[in-house]
Amino acid sequence: MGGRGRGGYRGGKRGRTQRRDFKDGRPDVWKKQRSEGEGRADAERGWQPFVTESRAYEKYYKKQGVVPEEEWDLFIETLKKPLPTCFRINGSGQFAQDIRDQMQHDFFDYLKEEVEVDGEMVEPVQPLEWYPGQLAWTLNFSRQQLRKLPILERIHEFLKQENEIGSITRQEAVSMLPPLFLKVEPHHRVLDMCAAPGSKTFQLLEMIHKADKPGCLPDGLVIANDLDVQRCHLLIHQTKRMCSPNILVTNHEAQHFPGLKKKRRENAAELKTSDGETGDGFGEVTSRDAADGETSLLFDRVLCDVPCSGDGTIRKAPDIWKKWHCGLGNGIHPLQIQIALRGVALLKVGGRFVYSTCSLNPVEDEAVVGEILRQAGGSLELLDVSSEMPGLKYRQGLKSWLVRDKRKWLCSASEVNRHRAGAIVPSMFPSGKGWDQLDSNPEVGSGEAVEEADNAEDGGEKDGGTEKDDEAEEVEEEVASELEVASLPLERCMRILPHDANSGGFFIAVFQKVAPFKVHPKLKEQKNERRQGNQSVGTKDDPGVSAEDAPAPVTSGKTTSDVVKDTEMEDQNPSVDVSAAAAPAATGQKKDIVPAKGAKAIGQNDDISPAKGAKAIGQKDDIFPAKGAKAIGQKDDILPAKGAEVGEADAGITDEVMEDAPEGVESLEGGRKETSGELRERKVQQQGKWKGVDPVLFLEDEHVIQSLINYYGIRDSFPLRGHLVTRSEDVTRLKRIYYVSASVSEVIKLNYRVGQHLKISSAGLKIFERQTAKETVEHCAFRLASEGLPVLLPHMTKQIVHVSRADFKVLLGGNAVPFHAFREADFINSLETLLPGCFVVVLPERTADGEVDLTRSTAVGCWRGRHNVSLLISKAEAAQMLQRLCLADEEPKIVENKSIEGAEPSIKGEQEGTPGVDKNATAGPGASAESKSKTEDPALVKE
Ligand SMILES: C[S@@+](CC[C@H](N)C(=O)[O-])C[C@H]1O[C@@H](n2cnc3c(N)ncnc32)[C@H](O)[C@@H]1O
Repeated sequence: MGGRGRGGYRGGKRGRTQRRDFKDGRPDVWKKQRSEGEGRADAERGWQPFVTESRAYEKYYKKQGVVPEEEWDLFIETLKKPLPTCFRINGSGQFAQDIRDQMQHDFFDYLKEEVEVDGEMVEPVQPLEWYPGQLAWTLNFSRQQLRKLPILERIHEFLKQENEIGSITRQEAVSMLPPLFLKVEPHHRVLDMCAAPGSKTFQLLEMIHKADKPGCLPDGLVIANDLDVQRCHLLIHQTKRMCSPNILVTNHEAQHFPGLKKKRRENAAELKTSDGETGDGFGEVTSRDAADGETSLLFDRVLCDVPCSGDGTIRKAPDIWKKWHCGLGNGIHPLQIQIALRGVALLKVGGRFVYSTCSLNPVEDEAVVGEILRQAGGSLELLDVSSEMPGLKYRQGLKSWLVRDKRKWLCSASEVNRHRAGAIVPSMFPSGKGWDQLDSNPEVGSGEAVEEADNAEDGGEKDGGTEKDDEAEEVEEEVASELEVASLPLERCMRILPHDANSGGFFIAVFQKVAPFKVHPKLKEQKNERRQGNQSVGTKDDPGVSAEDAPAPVTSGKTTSDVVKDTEMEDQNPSVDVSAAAAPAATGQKKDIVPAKGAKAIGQNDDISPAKGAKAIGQKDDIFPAKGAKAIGQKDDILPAKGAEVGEADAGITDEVMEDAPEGVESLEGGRKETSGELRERKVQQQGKWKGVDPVLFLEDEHVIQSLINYYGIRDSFPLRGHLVTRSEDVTRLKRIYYVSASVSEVIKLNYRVGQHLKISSAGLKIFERQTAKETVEHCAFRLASEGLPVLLPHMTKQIVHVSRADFKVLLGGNAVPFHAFREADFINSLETLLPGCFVVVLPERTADGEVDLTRSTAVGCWRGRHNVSLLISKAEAAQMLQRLCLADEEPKIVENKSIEGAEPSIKGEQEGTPGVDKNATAGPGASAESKSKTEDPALVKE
């Protein structure tokens, strides 16, 4: 019974909260440009179509052989067209099957074939062939076509509505692939290293919860990490729709993601299912387990969807045409390797690892994969997954490619000019041969000829594709020497080309860890050298990964900071701030770090624009404030609430430097040797920087816990102790209580110390919210949060009322519905005998034996006033539920919530007195401001 999420609960399924930030998606640059000057003639209003060509881009990719010559024209032509719209039906959403059936019967059956409208062909609406269960669909029609063909208008309306309440998610087709290749099971521990804005995290959570039975939680968890505090907000709100207690959102540089601990549990009783069987997932983390000791937490699955140049998204973001240059890929390559290697180190033997980019550039793709394999030295196998996604059109990975630098094509590291050896590193080439393995190295090597060319370029433009560049390039078009061919099985990588299935461009490599990861001794030596030099590389305080496991820097002789510095000179493009993203990795210099900037600019393959999304979150009016979390004002939804600065993302790195430093190492400031005691003291001082950061605390106040248990009649089958967390130390003032699964609870208990280890932005799901209504606060000061309803309901024994279909429709159709408006006397009696305050209305479906079937029943959170009932869901959600009921009963559709005669005014009166009520809400006291808005999703239809 009951339903996951705000919209109620049905079938133990997830909720459907949708926030405007997700509806908005990545800005539709096509549309924006069109609408900017609407109403005037193109010339008059200065509207210029996007420049959809770039000589530099075309020259680069033509040369690389990424696209067969005979397909080149089609490739380029496809890139110039806007991307079709794709969406995924949230598989665990309560109406997933209904939506799929409706797509199939109401729309697909009518639009199976191309249809001609005014001489233009309209493509059929179709499911993505390779996506399981026909849960992902693609459509491609313009606004003009929509106006002319009523069926398209109906589809558009339908999708708008479903998108608004979160039953579907707009997501690029290719971006759905990495989670599918990860093959996540409910008991898996999954790390999503670069997760924001979270469309893939959402899919991962769906997989974790795919076998949920009402009342049971899976044993797995997803740790979703992102460097950028602001993008972490998007991540939090995106994943919130899954109503999952099995998620932890963290805010680290992925290349420095801390090693975590878990209980050693060979014989431990709790979390019995760590071997893979499913259990109830509520296992209490008890002190008894502590005796069993601790061990490293390694992940069953790691997703490494790295920041990249993003040129595979050029159809969605045609501004890339103008900005593109080869330095973008070269510049981000070292960071991509660092992140990937950290991911491999944190992966279990036997576990799967997916590396993906939304770039077609071999330097960001095959070159990184090659380097991962080389550094993993046999501990990693690149899998051939070609048969795992039948119907997916892809190209095999390249075995040879070139590196372009300063208008030169380079075949091997031996051709790198010594002045460029910081920017162009051996790992970019197919053989990956380091300077020391080459006959010549950049110090003494073949730099001369190149230098000449470089000198000629003095004062010239960057590799940006100007006419002048092109003329110069004509002269030195020929590649100087033999192409290198990789000896690794890189053909197992998969590249999705846009013209194959009218999609974006994408790259995926799937690995399995077959043995513990040992870093090559040579690289270890280099790492030690750097440590001596007080540079921060590798991992810190890493109980999960042995010293050997710590991935070394990847630039074969050059530190990443060197690479970055050099790259900076090359990459003057402000939209890709490589230094911001990569410099901290190698230098650990706090002041240098501008994570938000770098992170925002790089890797824009997501479906949600940071700027728009952050605005839509609209917690306060400050949008993208200079000072990170403080100004964002997320209150206690996110950790660095007070005083946290963007640059604090590296607080852990400073610790890392100190923890890794051998005793007596020279202090950074003084030049004097510090004792270990002094180091410890300094570390405590560092923690001072975290002063004011809201901690993640377990709620242990017995009075509060007992009042929750008594008021809602919570059974022992739903343990609260050890599972409720808050962000406030003062119990009398805490506003929200979050519920975490046993798996998340354990991670927090063993790994969380403010300022020292795991930087948690958000944990679990909101289950209770403070309310202050006088008549109920004496019983219980907390009402049920909509997100928490599906998880708690199967374990509740009080404050539940069953309703008939007729009265449920009355309830859904009104605001603050008076008791006397209902038809059934039993229902009215039940309402009158309830304690005032929060309760749950259940529309039961029964089994053949007459038992309530929790998997099919529907439930919504409500508020019992003195004489009326209000819904705790948004107006849109209520309307949609009502519409479905009417459809099922073959009654005329009701599109709008209409007030019931005699109902009390919904905002004033009853709601004003209702605790915790957002006065902006349109459908009852629980409706949040964000869910009330009914804005059109601009991106569902291309202009
Ligand atoms: C390609 S996007 C990820 C998209 C995401 N996986 C999804 O499906 O919604 C890359 C992300 O990496 C983040 N990022 C950039 N540098 C990072 C770093 N060093 N560590 C962790 N995250 C980083 C960016 O903030 C950005 O959100």
